[in-house]
Amino acid sequence: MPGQPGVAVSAPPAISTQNLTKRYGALCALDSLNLELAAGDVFGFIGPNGAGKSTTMKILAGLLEPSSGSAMVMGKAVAGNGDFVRRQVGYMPDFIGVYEDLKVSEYLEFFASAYAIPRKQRKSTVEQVLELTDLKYKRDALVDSLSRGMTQRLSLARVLIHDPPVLLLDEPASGLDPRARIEIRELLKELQRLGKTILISSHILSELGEFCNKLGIIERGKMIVQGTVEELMDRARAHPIISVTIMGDAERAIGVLKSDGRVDRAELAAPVPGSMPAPGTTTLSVVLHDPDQHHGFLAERLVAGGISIDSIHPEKLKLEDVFLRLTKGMVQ
Ligand SMILES: Nc1ncnc2c1ncn2[C@@H]1O[C@H](COP(=O)(O)OP(=O)(O)OP(=O)(O)O)[C@@H](O)[C@H]1O
Repeated sequence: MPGQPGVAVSAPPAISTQNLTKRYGALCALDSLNLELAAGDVFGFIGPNGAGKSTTMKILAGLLEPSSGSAMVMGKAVAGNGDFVRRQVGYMPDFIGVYEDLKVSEYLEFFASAYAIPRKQRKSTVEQVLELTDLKYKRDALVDSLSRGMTQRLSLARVLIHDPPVLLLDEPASGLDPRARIEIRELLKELQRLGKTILISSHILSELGEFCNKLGIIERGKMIVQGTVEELMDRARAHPIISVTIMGDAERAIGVLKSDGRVDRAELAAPVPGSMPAPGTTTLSVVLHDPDQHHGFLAERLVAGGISIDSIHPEKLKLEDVFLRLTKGMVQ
């Protein structure tokens, strides 16, 4: 029973959506999205342009009304609780807008006053977020004079002003050079350490895989796969790929492998960027029907078929491969 002494009451999810849908005329921008983030989760929301990521964030921030379904933040419905949601959520849109003749510190003080932070505390609050985002040395610079990387850090500083537990970050690393990307990533890790719940979008998986504990891919408004990083890895491990490098006739080798009932698939492997195959060799990708079957028999079959083997080994799973495999055939 909630509230009874000695009985643990589980906290509501920090973010949850049920069948969240947004239509623009005939276009379904978001199609029955179900999402759940516990406090402290960092959810990587991956999808190409136009997939529905910004739409989701705007609805969660209370800036857009869904066509149907519901969204909750920190246990309360977004609809009808605007003030509560604005205090719980820091929403960083993909563009900051134009602020002519405004210094970095003035910009942040403006937002501090908008969030009704008492005048006495404003300066120290602004100093704290400048420190956290490593922008102290830019406090007197004009907002319009900042580089893209600094602008993104300032955008993050702005959403941290009222210290919200939930952050919605729309492509914070887009348009940044590699160094600025690393700086943003470090900053996000710091926010994760501070216990923030973060929904962060990107169209690049490798940007998010490293520090998110949950990931989801959205395409044309539909979530195709989602889960914890471990769950997704486990699902992909259920169908391990064995990399077989042979010398000689690849088509014949594929024929030999496919003639064995234990082999589910045998095909030419996709080329690995940046690596050159040894001359005269071809690498094949092989999937077995039974994931627990040892791959040793493949060598026997190839040798019996007169095919020379260079190497046989199970592929190491990278997160990118996992997603490619899990979304194969589903993404058009
Ligand atoms: N106000 C609007 N009127 C009509 N269609 C819209 C509107 N806003 C968004 N859309 C459409 O809804 C779909 C989802 O857009 P959304 O901005 O959520 O995608 P996204 O995944 O954030 O893409 P991006 O990476 O480009 O920001 C797109 O097809 C977009 O064109």
